[in-house]
Amino acid sequence: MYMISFQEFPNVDKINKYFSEKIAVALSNMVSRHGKASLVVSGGSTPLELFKSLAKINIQWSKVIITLADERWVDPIDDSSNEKLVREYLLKDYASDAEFISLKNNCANPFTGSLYTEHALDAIARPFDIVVLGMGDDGHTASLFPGVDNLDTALSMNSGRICIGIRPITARFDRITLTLPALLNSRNIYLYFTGNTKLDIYQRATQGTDLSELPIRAILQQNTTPVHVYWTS
Ligand SMILES: O=C1O[C@H](COP(=O)(O)O)[C@@H](O)[C@H](O)[C@H]1O
Repeated sequence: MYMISFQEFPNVDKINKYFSEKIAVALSNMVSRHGKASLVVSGGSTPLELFKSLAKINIQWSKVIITLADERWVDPIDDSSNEKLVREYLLKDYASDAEFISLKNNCANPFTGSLYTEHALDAIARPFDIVVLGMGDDGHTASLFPGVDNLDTALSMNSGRICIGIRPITARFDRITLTLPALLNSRNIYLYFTGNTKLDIYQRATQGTDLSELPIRAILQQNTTPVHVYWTS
């Protein structure tokens, strides 16, 4: 049986308030228990207001370490950079005290760059405390994109890889993404998306078995890590 819970909200403001408070409480609890906490976030447009709300909550952010589930292989000051969004929306206000680990480095491409990023990510204890994922209209999550030639490696539970380079067919930019085993090595995964188009994709993804068609299936159809889905139309 899969470990999915689905919660519908009246609007995005309600999700952002509820979700930011939930993340803050979970991080605070982990800091009280272990002296530190980790948060893995996604980029794209959906979580920006969530980031703003979260950054305004006063917890011990200096004990929190943040990274991304995926990144476009662009300069971190490029408007398409997920890191840029995190710096502009999340590492602000109280959350400016948090430590951030970048997925991007100076390598020419994410295929070699990912080997160095894996070392950078050693700074974060496992399991991650919280992973926040989004979902694209093509059924990708993080940068696990449909139809890419190395998707099998990205989804393999035995590859030994934490992150790898991806060249999407359905989107711009080479990417770096956390692999499936890295994402699942989390106490809780939250999947946040909005709108009826994505709801249809989500519903299709809870059935069927083709991971290459809808890679989000790999997150939904597993029984090791709880997945909490937050949605509003
Ligand atoms: O390209 C990406 O897309 C997904 C979904 O983004 P959204 O704009 O539709 O919310 C995102 O989760 C991922 O981190 C990002 O790199």
